[in-house]
Amino acid sequence: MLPFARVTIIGLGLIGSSIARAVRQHMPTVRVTGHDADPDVRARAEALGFLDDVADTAGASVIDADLVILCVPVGAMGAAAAAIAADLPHDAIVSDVGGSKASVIEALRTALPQATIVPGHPVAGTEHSGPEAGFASLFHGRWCILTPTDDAPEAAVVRLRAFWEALGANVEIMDPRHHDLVLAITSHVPHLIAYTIVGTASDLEEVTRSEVIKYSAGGFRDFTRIAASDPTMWRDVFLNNREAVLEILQRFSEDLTALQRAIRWGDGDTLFDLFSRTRAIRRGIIEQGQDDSRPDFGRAHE
Ligand SMILES: NC(=O)c1ccc[n+]([C@@H]2O[C@H](COP(=O)([O-])OP(=O)(O)OC[C@H]3O[C@@H](n4cnc5c(N)ncnc54)[C@H](O)[C@@H]3O)[C@@H](O)[C@H]2O)c1
Ligand SMILES: O=C(O)C(=O)C[C@]1(C(=O)O)C=C[C@@H](O)C=C1
Repeated sequence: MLPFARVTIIGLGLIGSSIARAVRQHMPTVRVTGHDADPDVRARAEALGFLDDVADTAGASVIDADLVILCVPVGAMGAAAAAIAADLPHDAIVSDVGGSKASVIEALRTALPQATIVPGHPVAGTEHSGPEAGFASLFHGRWCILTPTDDAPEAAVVRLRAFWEALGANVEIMDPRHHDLVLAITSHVPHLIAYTIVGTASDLEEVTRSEVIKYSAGGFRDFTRIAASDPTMWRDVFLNNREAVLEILQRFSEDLTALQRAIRWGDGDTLFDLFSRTRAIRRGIIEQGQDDSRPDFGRAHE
């Protein structure tokens, strides 16, 4: 039996449109309704045809939903939740896909005090955004972390787990604060480092004017992919996961200082030992089948 019959997606960008496409592929009888605050995005989503209905207002989009997933930037979660409050059916489950969890849970709880809320985060994405960027296989073999609070009914968590598993994801349950710390090191700080290195290179104007473009087939190119990620989404992630990001950054800058010292004093053993350890980590990731460096990754491949 399907976990839900009528799913509403609010926010029709990369993640929202990927969920809609994946539902259509894996659960074709489920009706998917969508809404986006931007009328241009609504029109593009309608033309792309991955939804059964596009609603002009948030309220109209949820009127008979049994699952509502908020797929907007984390700083907009509170406003998106407030916009559905008056029309949300009392037995609907509300979820989200935000990249940080503690502050999103607070915003959703404040806007929807009576609702059944099961927050989520599919750990899968690309540097692209908008409804054209989504694709149905985005969640295949990837983690989706659910961070239910203690008062969430077990039955709601079980249904949402079944939903994500039907889209091909592996589901893990995590405490929201632990999620925010783990994602700070695995996703948020790596993005900050990429934004910094590309920004630094572009500030060194006489180098970048031609050389950066000319020689960017190397390591720098990988940083530019990450640094091309959506500015609104990432601004919101850093403002909403401030404590965990600052804690990890403190540790990172201490480790960077240690490397600086090793280079200054010609301590090759320290450098070699670290680089050997990190190479083993990369090889472990590939052995587990989680290598994203295949050339087609991040492109629509439905
Ligand atoms: N991009 C990724 O790699 C990735 C991965 C996992 C989770 N996430 C999370 O998914 C969420 C969406 O990210 P995305 O990459 O799909 O972004 P996106 O920019 O592609 O799409 C976001 C959409 O939300 C709409 N929107 C903004 N405020 C709204 C509101 N109040 N009501 C209705 N619509 C609104 C925008 O118009 C836009 O179309 C973010 O919370 C992000 O943290 C992103
Ligand atoms: O692959 C990418 O481009 C991503 O940045 C995806 C990524 C990540 O850091 O792994 C980005 C943000 C998320 O919330 C989840 C996944």
